Amino acid sequence: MLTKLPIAVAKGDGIGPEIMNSALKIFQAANVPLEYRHVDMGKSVYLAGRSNGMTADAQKTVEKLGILFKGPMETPKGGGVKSINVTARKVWNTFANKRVFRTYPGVDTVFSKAGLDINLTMVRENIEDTYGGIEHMQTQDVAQCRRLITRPGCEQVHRYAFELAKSRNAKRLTCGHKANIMKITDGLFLETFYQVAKEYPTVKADDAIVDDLAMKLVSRPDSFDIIVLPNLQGDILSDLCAGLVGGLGMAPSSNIGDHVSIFEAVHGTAPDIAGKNIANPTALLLSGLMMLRHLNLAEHAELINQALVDCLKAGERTKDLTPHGQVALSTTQFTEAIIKRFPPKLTQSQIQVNFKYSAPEMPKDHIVRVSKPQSQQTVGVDLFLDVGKTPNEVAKIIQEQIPSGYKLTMLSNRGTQVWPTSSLLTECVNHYRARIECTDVNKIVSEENMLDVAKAVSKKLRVCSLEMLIKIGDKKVDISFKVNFNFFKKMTKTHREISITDMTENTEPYTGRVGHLSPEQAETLNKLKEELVKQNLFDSARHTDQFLCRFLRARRFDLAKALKMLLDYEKWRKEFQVDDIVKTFEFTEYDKVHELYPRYYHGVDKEGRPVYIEHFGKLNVKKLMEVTTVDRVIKDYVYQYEKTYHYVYQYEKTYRSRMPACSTQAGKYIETSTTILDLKDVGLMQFKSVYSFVKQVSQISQNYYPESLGKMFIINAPFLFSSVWKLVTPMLDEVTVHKIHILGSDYEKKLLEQIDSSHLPVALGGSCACANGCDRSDKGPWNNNSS
Ligand SMILES: NC(=O)C1=CN([C@@H]2O[C@H](COP(=O)(O)OP(=O)(O)OC[C@H]3O[C@@H](n4cnc5c(N)ncnc54)[C@H](OP(=O)(O)O)[C@@H]3O)[C@@H](O)[C@H]2O)C=CC1
Ligand SMILES: O=C(O)CCC(=O)C(=O)O
Repeated sequence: MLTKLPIAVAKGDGIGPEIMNSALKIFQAANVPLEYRHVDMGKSVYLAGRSNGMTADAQKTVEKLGILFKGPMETPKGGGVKSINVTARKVWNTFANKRVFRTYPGVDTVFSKAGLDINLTMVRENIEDTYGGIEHMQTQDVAQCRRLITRPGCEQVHRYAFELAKSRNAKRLTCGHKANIMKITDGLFLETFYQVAKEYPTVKADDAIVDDLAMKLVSRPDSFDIIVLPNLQGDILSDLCAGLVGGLGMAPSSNIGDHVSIFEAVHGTAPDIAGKNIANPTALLLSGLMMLRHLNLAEHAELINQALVDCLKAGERTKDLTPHGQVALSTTQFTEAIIKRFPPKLTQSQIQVNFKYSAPEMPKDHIVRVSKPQSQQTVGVDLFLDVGKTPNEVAKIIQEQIPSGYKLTMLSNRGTQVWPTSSLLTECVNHYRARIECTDVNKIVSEENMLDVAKAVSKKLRVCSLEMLIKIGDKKVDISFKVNFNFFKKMTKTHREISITDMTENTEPYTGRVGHLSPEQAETLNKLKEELVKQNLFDSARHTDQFLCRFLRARRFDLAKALKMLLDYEKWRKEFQVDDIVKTFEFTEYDKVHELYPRYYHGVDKEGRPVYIEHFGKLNVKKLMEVTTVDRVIKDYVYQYEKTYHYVYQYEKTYRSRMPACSTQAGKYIETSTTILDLKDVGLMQFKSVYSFVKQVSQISQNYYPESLGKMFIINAPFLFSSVWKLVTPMLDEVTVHKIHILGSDYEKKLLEQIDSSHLPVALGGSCACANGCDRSDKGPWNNNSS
């Protein structure tokens, strides 16, 4: 029978030896049945030439024993060797880093003073992310860090977090992430979280964007229980959480793996206080207690913890926890104070020991984790180029170089698209990404083909690196890779530009928008897509997530209703031959119609939305019907809507769709417009016919282009109209009501709050006077005449 369990101990650098001596002294005094095998790791080892910071003996011992009690180790900033701490976690695959932040009595914080107890656990993914340290200089001016997030890595850490939540009946398990920005990497982290969640129906799982999470942790720390985070975000937020409970001296951690586990404080070597005998050993001691519980020595752990609590309660504490002007204990005095408070049970070895631990068996070879294989297809290549020319110059060179059958589809610089559409305000550096795809999207190409493309380009430009563009999944599903694939378990495009379809318009309330979907909404979106696929109606070019979310929002995410609305739309689209309208419709009577019923897009508002204006003053429906028909007016409406909203329809090369052009200019996703309806000179007699005509025509937007209104200003509204409106508003939902502003003849100030004077026609109180009239200029970023 084992009487003492051997574990590896590395004292570390800086304050490491002082606090480790303290912890071991406490363990010794408590008769903890462990035997310590000291191993050489840390600064002295890498200074002696072993770049991984551990001797071969140290590695062997840790791998044999499976448990490392570790002090902090120093890592040089900037150049020099890699972090020994991080290397140890990665080498031994300790994939989950559990960090515990608790209020301790006698440790004053703003929260404890307010009577708020904190008990938070963070599970930090521990071996991936930017901590891979895969960094390169790409050009003389551009450094790059590759951030790898893997499905097996995510699954491992999430499963650990869910097991933890289940075992202690946690009130909540929250996944922190930045999947709104890092859609593929953090997107995978989040997607895997909800996949694993399905195996744990009793655990309440939710997620939060990490910046919002940081704010909430500071303002409502008691509302969280367990939080799982990617590596870097977990590193940063765990120091924040340490701050909530008294500082880094109070924050312990365990790095859990299948074979090796490492127990260490969250903090580092604290060089400013090293060698002064003032460091707080609590964080390391608490990490040691986590280790004891891990080894089934829970009774020892609880009794030592009780002695620690008694000390802190009595005001016996180190300098970091001592209020200014009061006497603090040194590290060694604090150690003695804890030991003095031990109950006889601990000092007299009266605790029954029943280890449930056996050292791990070494695997025979490396374990390789790969999820279920899926078909994979090369569809293009992203070339990263070291070139300090303008986007147009770069595009020209590439186009001259690439072989036939391939096309340059996009250039970006620092992740912002700069060709074919761009803003001149986007500054560039000498590092372009050129996306090259097959002209025939259905053609299957090989990686060799793509290397040939790279070779051809490299004759004129230095290629610093390249990424193959691949489509993963069932090849038979006919979806071009421009679709946002996040939803599709079957299909993932591994490299994707953060393009217009990825951005979320942030001028609106976020809810129900891509990047801000609740788990339930995301699931409804997936189901809607699955329904479309099932019915063979899914059109990857048109059915983007943003597009579908508009229908879902219009029906409050009621799947059945949104699907019906969408199917009605598809049916109408076919019957009304929308595709043909976009290609061939000519509004030959435009001039005459425009005289009677001017409506036009003109400029953008301060939030980047296109501004749409209609004047009803001259509208005489009878006269209008002499020069056109309702059907043709509707066709023109549809033509304009398509040009405005549907990004993929770029039939006329010189004319870009309005919303993408506005999005590019605004640098954020724009999907709604600001509408001005001018009722000037609309008499009461005329009102009824105008109203019923407009109602008829506007059915199109309500039914088929839902959620496209950002704001509406009804100006020059007669008194009676305002009164009617007051009666109508209680029947409309709150969001719609807030979008509509009814203004009388003194509307100018309000309009100018929303639209810059230079984008508002003189006739409406602005300063814009386009050469051939603002109502005919179609001024806007879509026409490159938005100045
Ligand atoms: N796992 C590990 O081994 C880690 C190693 N490091 C490494 O440690 C080195 C120093 O990193 P640094 O950024 O300064 O962060 P540290 O965590 O070492 O220290 C930050 C500050 O926190 C306070 N502090 C930390 N621990 C204690 C303690 N036990 N008792 C009292 N006060 C404490 C000190 O503040 P004050 O100014 O109030 O004295 C210290 O200056 C670096 O080389 C870094 O790479 C960093 C993090 C983790
Ligand atoms: O290893 C280091 O030097 C710092 C590591 C660190 O801050 C961490 O990831 O906990």
